[in-house]
Amino acid sequence: MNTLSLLLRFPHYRFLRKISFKSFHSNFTPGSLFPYIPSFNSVCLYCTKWMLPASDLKRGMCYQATVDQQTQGLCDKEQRLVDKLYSGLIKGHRACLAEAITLIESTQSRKKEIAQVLIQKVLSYHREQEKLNKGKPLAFRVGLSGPPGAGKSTFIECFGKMLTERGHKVSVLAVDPSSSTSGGSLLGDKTRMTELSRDMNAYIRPSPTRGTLGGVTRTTNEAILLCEGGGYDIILVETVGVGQSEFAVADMVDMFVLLLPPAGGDELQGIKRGIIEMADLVAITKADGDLVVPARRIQAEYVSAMKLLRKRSKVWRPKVMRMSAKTGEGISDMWDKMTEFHDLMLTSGELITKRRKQQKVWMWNLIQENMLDHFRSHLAVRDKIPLLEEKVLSGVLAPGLAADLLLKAFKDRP
Ligand SMILES: Nc1nc2c(ncn2[C@@H]2O[C@H](COP(=O)(O)OP(=O)(O)OP(=O)(O)O)[C@@H](O)[C@H]2O)c(=O)[nH]1
Repeated sequence: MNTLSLLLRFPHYRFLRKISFKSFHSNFTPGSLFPYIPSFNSVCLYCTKWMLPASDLKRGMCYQATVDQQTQGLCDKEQRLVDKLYSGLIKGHRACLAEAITLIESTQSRKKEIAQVLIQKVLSYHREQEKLNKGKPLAFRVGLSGPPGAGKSTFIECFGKMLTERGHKVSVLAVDPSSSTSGGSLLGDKTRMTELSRDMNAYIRPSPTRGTLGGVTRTTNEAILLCEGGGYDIILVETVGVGQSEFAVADMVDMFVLLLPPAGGDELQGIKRGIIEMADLVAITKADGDLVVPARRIQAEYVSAMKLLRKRSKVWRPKVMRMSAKTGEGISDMWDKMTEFHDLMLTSGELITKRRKQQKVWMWNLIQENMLDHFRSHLAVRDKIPLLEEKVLSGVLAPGLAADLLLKAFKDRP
């Protein structure tokens, strides 16, 4: 494939090449090659995975050079840390997995760079393992969302235990967008899943965000990869169903499951219609005792409502089920449905296509987030923001004009 056809087939490649070229000619150290896209290495890393499947040579141009530069940029101590975490991780040592996730969550730029080297190694390992697995993904990624009190943690405790008893290794990543503002983690608190957190085949980890949705995407996506590298074959990503984080989670998993309590319309008001459309499976929780009747009613309502939704898959229609984590009823059936989904998606090829699309979404999310950071901190813009924001707030200046002024300042000064 020549360069022209590459550019036509993968227009983003051109953009990345530009950045790559510019960066190689900058005065930055290899470790900080990409001043305005600190996560470029991961962008490059993941995009090359889907972008250039047919050409190792072309892949090398962008990706290998970057990785080599990055690796060479590590001092001995940093290299030893990467080697220690990598070998511990793939041997399944939980302490190494925990330390590796802490590293990817770091906001320090040097640590972020070291983390990318580690992620790169883990990804290479993934590729090898997937090849050995005849191209089948190493793990089943499931997103779980629902309003506060829906019964998510009780379900995960019961469901996770059932899976570990069946020989699976389960990792629970709890995405909590509130953790960065409240200072504490609402989800992922181990006391919420006491038994599962003691299970040696389960790993529970809150995934604190960096205060942005991009933060959710980045750290959680990378944590998923690390957990898979650590041998966890079922990754449950839990998020509280209020806000935007569930959309981010739906974009990084193979299957998205919505847990809804058998409650009236008022209690479910916080649930956005959009998120119901994302669900591959809706589970009505707490279907036991007095709640069986309302659970049946809600189930019937959702069955009718979901018939009206646009079909997202050729092989799967979203299902609505009932279950009780208290009695355990319906939990095994849910897993059967989930594996049915996984098998159908895998054999039809939709799963692989979905994952590839997710990689692309992820890449652009990262670019957007980093570009915005760069914009906000740009010398020509930084000082103007408070004043222009104030003028927009007081109605003196139209938002469009304020945006134009800032963008002009940004573009005019290198
Ligand atoms: N009857 C019944 N109660 C349940 C069941 N599952 C959870 N509950 C109760 O529902 C309440 C909320 O359960 P959690 O599992 O903490 O719900 P959550 O969705 O994790 O809640 P947040 O942590 O606030 O997001 C608790 O009082 C549980 O005991 C169930 O299957 N049956």
